[in-house]
Amino acid sequence: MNTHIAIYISNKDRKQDLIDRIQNGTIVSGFSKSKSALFSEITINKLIQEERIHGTCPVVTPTGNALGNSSQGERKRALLNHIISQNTESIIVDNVFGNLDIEAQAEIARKLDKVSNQVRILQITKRKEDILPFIEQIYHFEGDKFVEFNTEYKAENNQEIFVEELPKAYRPVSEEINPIVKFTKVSVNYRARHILDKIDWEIKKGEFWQLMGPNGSGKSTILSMIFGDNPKAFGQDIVLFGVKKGSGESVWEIKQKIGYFSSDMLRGFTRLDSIGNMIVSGFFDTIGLYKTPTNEQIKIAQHWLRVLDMFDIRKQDFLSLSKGYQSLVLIARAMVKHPPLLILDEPTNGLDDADVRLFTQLINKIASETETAILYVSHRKEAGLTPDFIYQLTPCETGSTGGVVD
Ligand SMILES: Nc1ncnc2c1ncn2[C@@H]1O[C@H](COP(=O)(O)OP(=O)(O)OP(=O)(O)O)[C@@H](O)[C@H]1O
Repeated sequence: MNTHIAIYISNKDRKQDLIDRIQNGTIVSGFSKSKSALFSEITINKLIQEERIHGTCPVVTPTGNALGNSSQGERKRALLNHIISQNTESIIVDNVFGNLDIEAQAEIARKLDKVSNQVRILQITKRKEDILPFIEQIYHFEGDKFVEFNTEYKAENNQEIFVEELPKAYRPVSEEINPIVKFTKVSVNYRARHILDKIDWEIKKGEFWQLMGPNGSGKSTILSMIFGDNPKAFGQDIVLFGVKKGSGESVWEIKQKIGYFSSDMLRGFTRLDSIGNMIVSGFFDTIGLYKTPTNEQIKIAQHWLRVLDMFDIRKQDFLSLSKGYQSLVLIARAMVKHPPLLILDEPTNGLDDADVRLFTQLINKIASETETAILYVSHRKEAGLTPDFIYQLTPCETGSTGGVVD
């Protein structure tokens, strides 16, 4: 059988083009659309769209939930099981561990290892640490050239990148806003399934928290009770920004106090806008600039542009940036109004190694130089990221319990 290979790419390489070229056979042979399956978030998103239109989906999740109502991990597990049951000749595996907890990573790696005896695997990855152990050859692009890659090749670069101090608070975060988030004995069920069991958790002004927990443990459910309008929050003892949830504040008023970034947002921006406008639009919570910003708002946005070293390219099209730089701009956009809370939902999913280093440095800097509390949700413990506390969800029959870990 032909060898299993990995292609190590950066955010500058266009992944969809690469997949098309692989399936056309112009880079390697044996992975045409008819012979291979694509294990990727791209496939999952297409299936969810079809499920919404037709009401059915060939991929069955372990809980029996629709794919669209399943957690990220449940979706990936279900897709891999489906692909394996189809007996294809080869599998293209893209961003294999994105959104997966350690247990699910090990399970997926084990399954791929097993099928690699019969099926040829081509892995596409932006993270060196994700390269599957059975991969025999690794390639990458040097310009247009497709060449073998030496994993020892690049020295890690840990130098300080963002040297300019962050702008001072646009509006200082008042003391009355404490606690930023407080859950007291919050429990959630979906029909007969217990998801969260008596969660007690408090986030205070300026604290930097990472929320961790295995796939399906309820992380997104917690976020949706803070940031979204999950009806499960109704009647629960939840305090947001010093005010009991449900006592008059609208979802819109709550969202005003939150800066939000998720790697999923990178797919949502399609309209052309400049980098500068993208940042300043954060004052108005709009995509695109419809209001005239004040001089103070322009100055703050310009300060952020200098922090990111993008002042000279501020008129350039936002979509022309790599995903990693787009993420940095969207963090600045979320931060211009200096919100009391910044939520980062699986923020590094899909970023390459170099961009993750940039990203973690910026988040650490925000944590140390501002009064904004940070809630960082991720399975990964990113090297170099320095949260003050980790809140861990642990699944049980009666729903996930939570606690602070050392
Ligand atoms: N609207 C819904 N209806 C039924 N079940 C749901 C719904 N939303 C979430 N669930 C279930 O609740 C559980 C927790 O889901 P949630 O998305 O909060 O987990 P998570 O920790 O964020 O997982 P992941 O890391 O995989 O994204 C999952 O088993 C999911 O299938």
